[in-house]
Amino acid sequence: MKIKTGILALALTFSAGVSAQEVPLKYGAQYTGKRTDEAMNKWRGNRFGQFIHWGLYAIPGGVWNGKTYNYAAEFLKSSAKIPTSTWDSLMYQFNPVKFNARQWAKMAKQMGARYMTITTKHHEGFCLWPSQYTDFNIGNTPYKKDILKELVEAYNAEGIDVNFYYSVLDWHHPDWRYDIKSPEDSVAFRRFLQFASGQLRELATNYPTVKAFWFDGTWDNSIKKNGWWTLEVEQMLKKIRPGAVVNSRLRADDFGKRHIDSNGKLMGDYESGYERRLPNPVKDVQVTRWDWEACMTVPENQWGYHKDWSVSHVKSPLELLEMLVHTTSMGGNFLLNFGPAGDGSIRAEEQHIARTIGAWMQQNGQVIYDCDYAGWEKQDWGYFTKPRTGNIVNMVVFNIPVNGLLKVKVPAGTKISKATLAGKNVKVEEIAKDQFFIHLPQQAYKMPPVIVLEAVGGAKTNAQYQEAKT
Ligand SMILES: C[C@@H]1O/C(=N\OC(=O)Nc2ccccc2)[C@@H](O)[C@H](O)[C@@H]1O
Repeated sequence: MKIKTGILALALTFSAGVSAQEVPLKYGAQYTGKRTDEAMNKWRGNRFGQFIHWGLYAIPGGVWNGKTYNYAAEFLKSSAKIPTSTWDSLMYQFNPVKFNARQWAKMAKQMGARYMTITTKHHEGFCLWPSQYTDFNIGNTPYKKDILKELVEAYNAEGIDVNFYYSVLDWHHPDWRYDIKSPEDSVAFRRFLQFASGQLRELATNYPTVKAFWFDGTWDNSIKKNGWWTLEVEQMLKKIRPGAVVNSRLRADDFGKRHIDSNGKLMGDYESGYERRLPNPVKDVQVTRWDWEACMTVPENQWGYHKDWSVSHVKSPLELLEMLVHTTSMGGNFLLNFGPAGDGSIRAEEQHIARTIGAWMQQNGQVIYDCDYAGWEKQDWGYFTKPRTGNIVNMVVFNIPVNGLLKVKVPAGTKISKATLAGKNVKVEEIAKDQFFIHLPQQAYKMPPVIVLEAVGGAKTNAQYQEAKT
């Protein structure tokens, strides 16, 4: 009832032609604009993260009773219509003998990841930590040890921040409801929300170095009808862990609106809707006004380990590197997914990606870390990024023009005083008002070259360039 009334009120407001008054909200956005505290600045400056999807689904890896299911491997339970009791018994097989948290962390460090987001619990409900709120956890597997603790310690030891993915949707828990259609549903789901709050409290308390919470599994009506809980959780986590960063995907407002509240304001600390897709560098420039993160799979749609990657396109290291640069150029974070096998090994394709991207990041990480949207017009050859301070603008070139001339359109009155590639000057040619050619040395480029521009804004423009009077 409440939701319908709210939407009706909103519709009437707009239909009456009056200016759209803000709808009073209790559970909407708690602030507007980008957070500028140290914790958020660190989250933002990290720019490049490793997503890890690891759970019981990694054991069958998309194959059940000899049949391969091409849908996302972490959804095999539903794809293969496996009864919960059968699926849950996978817990007694979970013994990742090849798991080595320090090796994973070293690989992520070598790749250039500054943060890692781990699925503490995915939709299946299995917990990688010894939760006191359910027996369906790592402590009751042959492995026994607290995998989450091992990962947090190993990644932190490499200087990598650790963030927790948490699926509210929980196929294992008897009180989970997709919708609230009866008083019994309400009672059960209230118990479920207390369970989830308890798990989140223990995650925030028992792993004190956690920096952010990545919520998922919040798209069903049951959550939309409990927007109050989503705000309560965000506030609880930030009380236990001051500075914690929470994604928009957790949040629903008084009327069930998600990510963006009924007044058009972003909820949570950053927008997390870019999943396996990126904003368009021309049409979607508005995303530069808020913090956001894109998460990306290597195959077309596999987050958990799948035994057969031949069924869809597997992105190359260069494709993924371009996505990282594209994301940074629009002021976003890029979270690249790894799906370790059930035995704890990392597949060869993912190791190759880590090595290849890492080699480039070793030389060029300064155009990603602590960099942001430059505010310059997108050009065909690639992307601009800009460090937080100074008069530098970076050019990361993915499309080498036949004539070797990189066109740069600059904000009115800007002058390019110097351009260097790997520390060596390259020619800057002013070709029209606020337009330059940067001469790219002609050679075969196996990886994207980076040109660093020193730009001086507001200089007197060259009088001979007059706009045509058409
Ligand atoms: C990061 C991904 O997040 C998911 N889903 O994200 C969604 O936003 N799903 C969605 C999107 C639109 C409508 C309904 C669900 C999960 O189901 C998936 O296994 C993975 O963990």
